[in-house]
Amino acid sequence: MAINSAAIRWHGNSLELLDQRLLPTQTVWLTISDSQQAANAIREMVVRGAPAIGIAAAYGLALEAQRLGDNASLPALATAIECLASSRPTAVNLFWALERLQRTAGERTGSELVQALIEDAESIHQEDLAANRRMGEFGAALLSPGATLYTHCNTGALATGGHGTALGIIRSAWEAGTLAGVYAGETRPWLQGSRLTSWELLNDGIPVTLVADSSAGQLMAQGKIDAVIVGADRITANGDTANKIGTYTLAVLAKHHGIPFIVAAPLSTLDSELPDGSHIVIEERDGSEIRQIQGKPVAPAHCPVYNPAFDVTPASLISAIVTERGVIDAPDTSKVLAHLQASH
Ligand SMILES: CSC[C@H]1O[C@H](OP(=O)(O)O)[C@H](O)[C@@H]1O
Repeated sequence: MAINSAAIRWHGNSLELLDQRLLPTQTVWLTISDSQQAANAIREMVVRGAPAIGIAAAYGLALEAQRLGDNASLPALATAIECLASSRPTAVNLFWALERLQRTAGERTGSELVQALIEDAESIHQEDLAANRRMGEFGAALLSPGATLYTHCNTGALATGGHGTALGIIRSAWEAGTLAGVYAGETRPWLQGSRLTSWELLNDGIPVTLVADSSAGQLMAQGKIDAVIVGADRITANGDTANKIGTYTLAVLAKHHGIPFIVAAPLSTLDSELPDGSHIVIEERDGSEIRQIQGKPVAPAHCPVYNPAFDVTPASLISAIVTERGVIDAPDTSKVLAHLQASH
């Protein structure tokens, strides 16, 4: 079946990904034909956002099985699985999707395996959109009428199977008439906030004000922010949360100012295998992302750079974790396992 979302177009047996590196000034769709191309698209952030990465990886593996045809089998897909798994290390959704498709594959081979993987990838895509809509309702109910929110990075339709996680709550609150507006942090160095979130919210007619990341503290001190709402790339068993670099800073500022700090993520982002955030592998990306802005050098070419793409926020700084199952409220935000088990 064909499934279209903001960043991912599946045509039943072929895949297109919106090149998010070029937004908002250019809309270019790339055709992805196999697992190697899917892995490259994830690594180079053509497609990004934890849930979208998982969906793209699932389609990438299904396409590889389709390419193998009668020779398709789980052993024959081992290299493709490793190639996809090595594309980016932090978003657990990538590994969750690959593990789910491997379970689906089982002993199937040939056309039976191809069809099973395609159908499972399609289900992952559709389930994510449904999860985001449920998350949106749960999260919007946490907000006071007329709330002004601060958000970081991009957690919208571009980062998921549609609607979004934190941005999905923002969309649901706007639809419910309870949202006054949003401050969006630009999110250096990759500028997901200024390039993607502002674009999504303006397209939806949702009041958004773009700010430099360094403005967040002053906005909170001025009493302009009613809640901070962010996404996640991996939430460990105790509620520690990996998200875009700068998230931890926002959590500390929110705590200092007594402002609710809300994390929104589907169950596919919960990692019951890791006991706490100290075990999360934090991706470090090329220094050119810091030394340049949109490819234009701004720092000396030989300047050393430290460029972690994520940081970890301890559960103690999180007011609520919102999933499609419901809300884990502080001080129980460490009770992720119980939440996961309740959802089965
Ligand atoms: C719902 S997206 C979750 C998460 O993914 C983003 O990272 P990236 O743009 O590097 O893939 C960001 O951390 C979002 O909060």
